[in-house]
Amino acid sequence: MQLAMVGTFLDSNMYHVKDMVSEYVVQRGVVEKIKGMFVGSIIYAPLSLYDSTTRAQLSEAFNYGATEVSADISPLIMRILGCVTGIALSVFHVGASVPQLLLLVPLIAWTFSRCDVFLDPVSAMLRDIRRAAGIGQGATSNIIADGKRMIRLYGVEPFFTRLHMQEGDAEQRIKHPADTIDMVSYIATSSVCAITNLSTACLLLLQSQLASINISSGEFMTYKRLVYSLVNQVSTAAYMPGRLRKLSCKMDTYRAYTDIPPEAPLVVEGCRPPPSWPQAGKIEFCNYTMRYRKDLEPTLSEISITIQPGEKIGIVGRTGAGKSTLVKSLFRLVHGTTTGQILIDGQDILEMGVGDLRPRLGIIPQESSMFSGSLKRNLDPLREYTIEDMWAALVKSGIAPKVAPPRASKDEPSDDIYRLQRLEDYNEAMADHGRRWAEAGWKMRLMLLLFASRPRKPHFTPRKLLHGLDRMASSNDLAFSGGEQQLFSLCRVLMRMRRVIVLDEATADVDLETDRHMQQVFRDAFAGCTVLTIAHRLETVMGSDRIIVMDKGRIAEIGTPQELIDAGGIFAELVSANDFGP
Ligand SMILES: Nc1ncnc2c1ncn2[C@@H]1O[C@H](COP(=O)(O)OP(=O)(O)OP(=O)(O)O)[C@@H](O)[C@H]1O
Repeated sequence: MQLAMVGTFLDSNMYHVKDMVSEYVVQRGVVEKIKGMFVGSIIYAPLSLYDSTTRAQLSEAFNYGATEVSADISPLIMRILGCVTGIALSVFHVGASVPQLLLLVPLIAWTFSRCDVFLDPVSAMLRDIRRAAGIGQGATSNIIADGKRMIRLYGVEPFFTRLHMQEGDAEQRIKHPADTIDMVSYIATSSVCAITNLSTACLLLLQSQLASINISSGEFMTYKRLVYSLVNQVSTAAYMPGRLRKLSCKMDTYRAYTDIPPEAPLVVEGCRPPPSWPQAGKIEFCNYTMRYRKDLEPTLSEISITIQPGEKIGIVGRTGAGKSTLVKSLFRLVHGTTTGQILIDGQDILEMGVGDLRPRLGIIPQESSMFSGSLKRNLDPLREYTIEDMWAALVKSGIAPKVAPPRASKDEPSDDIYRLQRLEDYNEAMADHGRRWAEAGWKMRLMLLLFASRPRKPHFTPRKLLHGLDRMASSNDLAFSGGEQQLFSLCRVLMRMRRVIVLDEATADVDLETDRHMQQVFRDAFAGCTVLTIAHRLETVMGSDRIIVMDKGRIAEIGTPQELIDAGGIFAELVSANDFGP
């Protein structure tokens, strides 16, 4: 009896120790690694993955994949650990008190495993159907979110409402049987537990009667508890293979995302450019041919051209001529088969790592977008620049009035700038605190917790917080028009000046006046840079040193604007269609 009491004491306390240890080990050792695998694999995947994968699938992989798998793994590993220690402890103190009860263990385990064997295939089948049909992945809601404006414009709300309801019905049709299976499984387990507990209690009473031993109600309850704990542990162990099978199925689904080969290495040792590369900005395409897929015709064919340092090149051509593909090739954003070379200042960019290439070039892309976060983080996500740098870029680009705090009125003397500065200081201090916490070991965290003084948040009225660089933006922010978002992209380029700059329809979404202002900014700020400008609006490229005319993936014409007009080719046609000259 004493041994049983010791066992019970150990049992109840070991759980807490085991939970603490396993939580730490599992969280740090397994869950973090799995999350890293998911995020790393998707974030370094070739862009073609984003072309061929729906938003719903990607969001499922990003949001649920890592979380769901790790959320399953973590408790499962803890359960296995708990099971092993629990069974050992139960066997120890049941064996010490009522050894003959141990004979029941194989029988209980067999009974539970039978329940699992019968029920698991049915629930696995339901899971497979659900996955194969894409049920529960919110496909329709994503379509509705993506196409909300088109749905309104075409007045097809009833159709999409019906579609969404049908998706919900399909989910319910699968969910009900799955819930029923879970319930049957639960009832079977509880029944086996209840029957085992009842019969062992009867056995105990019978044994004490036959042996004429008087056991007190307290002792009886302790025995009962021991047996109950043993049955529970054995039932958990018997279900483990089934749970592992389920987890392995889930892992198989998500393995599609963790096994994606990365687009290209970030760094190729032995082929690294010097830190100051590119110093001059000379670009050479040497017989460069590119196709998006092996089975497709080349999108760019035999491109050969040398662009001198500091030259301003305009790239024009009809829709689908290959203009964007040409500049994307400079950033190695196209993934397919390529032949030939692209040299920047003598270095073959197709050989080097993309981590050495992309950050050294500047671009204002065709589709500028805002990220969710403050304007300050939108401009400088890596926290490389000062507030003064940001304001200088905002002023130069012309977007500053949209961002700047309102001027103080006579009645309300304002110290907005000062307040914003204080808020920025606070945010920086908190971010710094967070970074130190994330990088610290447990001893340092303890020190930070006990002794580090946390920055005190300044008090503001919410109105004040809505202005300036602390204003929040989001990826679908309608507060900034397409043109304004392009001006933010211009700010980013102005802050991180590079020797080679690509303007891919950088002024497509702005009015003529803003376009002219931006052209002036480009001329002033990028005077010493090599600039490649893609534009449909011919006025944008008329000031270029040379113009490349693309046609069906080839360079059809090249020369100064005047030379091309005089030659009377495609460019001359485009100019006469636009009705203006250089
Ligand atoms: N990811 C891709 N996979 C397959 N083909 C592609 C891909 N991206 C572009 N293409 C094809 O390559 C061709 C050139 O496209 P590109 O975007 O370079 O043309 P563009 O001249 O920039 O057109 P636009 O003026 O409309 O922007 C097009 O026929 C297009 O369909």
